[in-house]
Amino acid sequence: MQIAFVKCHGSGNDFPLVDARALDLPEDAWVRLARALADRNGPVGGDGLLLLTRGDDGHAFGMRMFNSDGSEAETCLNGVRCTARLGFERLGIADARVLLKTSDAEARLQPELAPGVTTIRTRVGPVSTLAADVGLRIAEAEVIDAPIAGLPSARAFTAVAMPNPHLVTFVDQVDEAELVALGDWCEAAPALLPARGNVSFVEVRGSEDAPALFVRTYERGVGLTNSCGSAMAASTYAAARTGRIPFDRETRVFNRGGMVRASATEAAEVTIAGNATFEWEGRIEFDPASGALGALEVVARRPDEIAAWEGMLAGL
Ligand SMILES: N[C@@H](CCC[C@H](N)C(=O)O)C(=O)O
Repeated sequence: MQIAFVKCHGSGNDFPLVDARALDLPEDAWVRLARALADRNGPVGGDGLLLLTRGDDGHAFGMRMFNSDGSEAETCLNGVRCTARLGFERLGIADARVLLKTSDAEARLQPELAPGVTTIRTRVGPVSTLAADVGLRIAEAEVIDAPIAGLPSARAFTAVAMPNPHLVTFVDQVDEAELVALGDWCEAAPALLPARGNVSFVEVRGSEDAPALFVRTYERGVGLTNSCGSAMAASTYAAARTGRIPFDRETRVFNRGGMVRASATEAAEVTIAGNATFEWEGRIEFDPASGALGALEVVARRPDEIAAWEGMLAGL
């Protein structure tokens, strides 16, 4: 079969995005498609696969997200922006509630972060800090800025379910080797965290008047990525909850791939505004039974969008 897709990114977190509203494939075929299309050594590559899916009475459309290892995540907030953009374009709308695996998100087209950079704001929540919701098998009900017994790190973490699981720690300076070692440990699905988790090291930057964070994330099912939207949202909530930034204050959240603007409320809702950049469109032959890909055909390129994003990065 032919699979048509858009190669997109949110803050450098990149994905093939498929309009799957009329595609009914067996579950294992989606896993095979994610592994094949997101394979960095394959013809497309990405941090995972996004599917625009059918909505229901309360949702104009939905999104499913598969990591590059084929595991399906509860959410992906960089991905929601890209998927919402495709949904908006296909349905001729500018805002929607987006149905996710176990929750939903509000998405709305926003004024551009920079000229030519399509920008979407998403709101999610309430997020949970219950250890059980994060998948931590510990006696404590919550982990807020505290060490986690059994984790091979003495750092203080805040555990947040977005609803996908996040462990956030605030550091003076991100040590990538330390982050990767801890992320790898979580990837082995230890008894402490059997469903694994996304791990973020976060630097608090900026000033009281203009708070900023820098977030570096080791993603479950992927590894180090340029950025992770749900991690930036979890980090913003964790920073506000632990008094590092104010609640309800827009905060610039930097990452390896760019920047979003985020804020968190005391009621545990988190808003993120960031880019949804479409770089090119392609189609590829896919065998659902074996997962084999055929030849790739690029059907459209979007150099203006790529240039607009690069222009914004240059100005950061
Ligand atoms: N990059 C995403 C999160 C993708 C899912 C994550 N790796 C998980 O398994 O929970 C984002 O932008 O939120």
